[in-house]
Order: sequence, then structure tokens, then C-alpha cells
Amino acid sequence: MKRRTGIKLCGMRHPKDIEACESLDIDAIGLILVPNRRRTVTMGIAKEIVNRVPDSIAAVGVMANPSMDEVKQWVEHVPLDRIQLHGNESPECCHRIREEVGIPIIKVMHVDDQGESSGEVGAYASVVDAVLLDSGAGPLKGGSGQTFSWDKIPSLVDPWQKEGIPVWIAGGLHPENVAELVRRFAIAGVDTSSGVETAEKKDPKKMATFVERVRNVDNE
Ligand SMILES: O=C(O)c1ccccc1N[C@@H]1O[C@H](COP(=O)(O)O)[C@@H](O)[C@H]1O
Repeated sequence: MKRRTGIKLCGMRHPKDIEACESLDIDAIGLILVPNRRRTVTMGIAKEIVNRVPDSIAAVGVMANPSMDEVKQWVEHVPLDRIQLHGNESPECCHRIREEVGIPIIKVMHVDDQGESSGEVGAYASVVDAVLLDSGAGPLKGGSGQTFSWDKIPSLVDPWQKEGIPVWIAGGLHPENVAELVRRFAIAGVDTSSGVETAEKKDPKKMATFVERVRNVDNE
């Protein structure tokens, strides 16, 4: 059966970034709703962007350790399709958000220098819809442009896959390294932010090349 790798392009900040996505064969775009980050968008901009996203592309809101009130405020004003929890949210917190807000949860697990990942499979498998492995590098965690050691991917991914949880990979992915990642490992999807920017702005050419390189491997 032909493979199809999920692709999420994250950190959209302007409605024109979405124009550049419209012709791309991607699955999701992400909006940074974490306060005080370089790519953080206001509620107004988030709403404007999501309203332009084609139906075939999911709009993902990226949050880190949000309160229940904050989550509810975002989803009340912005029609998000998924919530990406990029902090240290407990299984109980994931469960509560999923139940009370009714939106699928992507839980980010951070991979440290030793290749160890946060998050016990047994505790999270029943309360999340997908897992995203990202580099734990840097004090801010997320959007760092840093890769983690890929050698551990099979042993990190396998226990989730056995529970039927799709695992996506992020952290320092760009058009020059994504084909190798997708070719080497059986993963559900890839997610990038810094790697498709030039001078801190989304670069339509890099986004298109990133997608093309993934789809070329899918078609090998
Ligand atoms: O992109 C950000 O600025 C960001 C801020 C806070 C939390 C998460 C963030 N981004 C997520 O991190 C991954 C990896 O980013 P990068 O490709 O290494 O720059 C990205 O795909 C987003 O999901």
C-alpha cells in the first residue's frame, strides 16, 4: 500500500502564510498560542488565519500548560480542529481538556540529550489522540530549530504504535533533512516551523520544497 506521511507546517503568523499553503498537499497548519513567543498570534489573527484554512487542512492550536479557562476561551473564539499540548501537561489534564472541549489532543513528548522521552505510554495512551516527539533542547522548548538524536526513534515510537497512537516527529526539520527522516523511519507524520522560514518569516519556496521532498519519499 502506498505510504502517506502526515505533514504539519507550524507557526503561521499571517493570512498570506495560508495562501502559500493552499496549493500544498499538507494535513495541518499550526498556530502558536503560547504567550510571549516569537510566533505567538493574537486571538484576532488566529481567527482570521483559521477562517482562511481550506477544509482539507486541520488547524492546530499549540498551547503549553494552559488553564482550562484559557483553552475554553481559545476554542470559543477560534475554530480549532486539534489542540497541541507542548508543555508538561499531565495525563489528567489531557483527559480533562479532551472531555470538556471535545477536540482531539496531540501531546508533545520532549526527547532529551540521552534520547529519553517524557511521558509514560501507559499513562497517556488512553487520553491523547496523537503524540509528537520534539527536541527538548533550549530553555523554551518548542520552535527551537534543534533536532534530537534520531537513532532512538524506533524504540520511542514502537510502544505508542502498539497502542494505536500515531507518532509524529518535529524538531529542526527542514527541506534538506526531512527526506532522510521519512525514508529511515515508519512515522505517522512530520512537523516543522523554523526550517521553512527565511529571516524569521515563512518562506513559500521552503514550504513547497519540504512538502515535495516528503511526497517524493512517499512515492518511492
Ligand atoms: O514554533 C514555535 O515558536 C513554538 C513555540 C512554542 C511551542 C511550540 C512551538 N513550535 C512547535 O515546535 C515544533 C518544532 O519547531 P522547529 O521546527 O524545531 O522550529 C514545531 O513544529 C511546532 O509544533
